[in-house]
Amino acid sequence: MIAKITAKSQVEQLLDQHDTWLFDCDGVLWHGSELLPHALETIELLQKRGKKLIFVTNNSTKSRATYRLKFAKLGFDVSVDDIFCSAYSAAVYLDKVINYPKDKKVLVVGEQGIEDELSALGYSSVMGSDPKFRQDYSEELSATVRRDLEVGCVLAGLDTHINYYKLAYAQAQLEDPETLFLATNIDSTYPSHGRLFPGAGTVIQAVATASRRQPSASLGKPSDTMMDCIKARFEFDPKRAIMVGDRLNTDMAFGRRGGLSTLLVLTGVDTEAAIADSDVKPDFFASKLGDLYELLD
Ligand SMILES: O=C(O)[C@H](O)[C@H](O)COP(=O)(O)O
Ligand SMILES: [Mg+2]
Repeated sequence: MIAKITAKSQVEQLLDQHDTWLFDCDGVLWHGSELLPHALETIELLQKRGKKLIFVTNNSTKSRATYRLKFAKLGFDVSVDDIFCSAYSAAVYLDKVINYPKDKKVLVVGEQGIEDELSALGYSSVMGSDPKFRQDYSEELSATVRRDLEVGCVLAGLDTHINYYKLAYAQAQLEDPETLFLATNIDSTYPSHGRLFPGAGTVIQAVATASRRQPSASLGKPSDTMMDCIKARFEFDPKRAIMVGDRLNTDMAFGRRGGLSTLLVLTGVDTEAAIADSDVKPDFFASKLGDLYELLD
């Protein structure tokens, strides 16, 4: 039976039963740069209660270091070591899981976050946030689309500056079946300003359609790579840990696969009605994260 959190006693029980709290970000803590109601107060309350908080976002547009600045700007006291993003888990996958050679480049369909996390592990990337690729397509430009022999991998994620030239360039790299095609995450939509926008999955499927190839791996939630990154840094008992998120097929699936409890909040992508149709059911759900703070008040 999935319990909706509506009473103080339920919140106290969640606090008693869980020492480690993993939080998704977009749609749970904020929409873009707008804090969700009492999200900050809830995080501060858990910190005061001595809970271990870990932040796990599929958003690959920022590095962990840049995310820490966003957290600080919004009033959160969070260490960069407690932040995990899909750009980081993708860089770790290249470095530690497949030992991608450092003398090969990565073509990035995405933003600065991916470039920064790749560079931190010694990889050089092309395209990404390079202004040279942020221009209107033209016949002259089409002549520059070519296979870059130094590129051995296309890594795609959320790119709010996507355009035809970038898609054509990524497609050209993927003509070689030896070139790896990886995704930072699968999220089809991105919650911002109270509505849904196209997410990383939308961008990635545009590249997939053009290249007639699907990514061989997606490195954000619910992938094991992301959980392995966290467990490599923190020892915690999954039975006394809980994953709080807004998306059933990433956050709740991630928590379930990791053996954690799961709490779905309805301030992002998924609704209460979506739970009934979902293969992955949360253990708990709440209208918003801030309910935990408000119910204890
Ligand atoms: O499109 C995306 O990349 C995602 O919707 C978005 O960034 C998810 O971030 P999260 O909810 O995992 O913080
Ligand atoms: Mg989210």
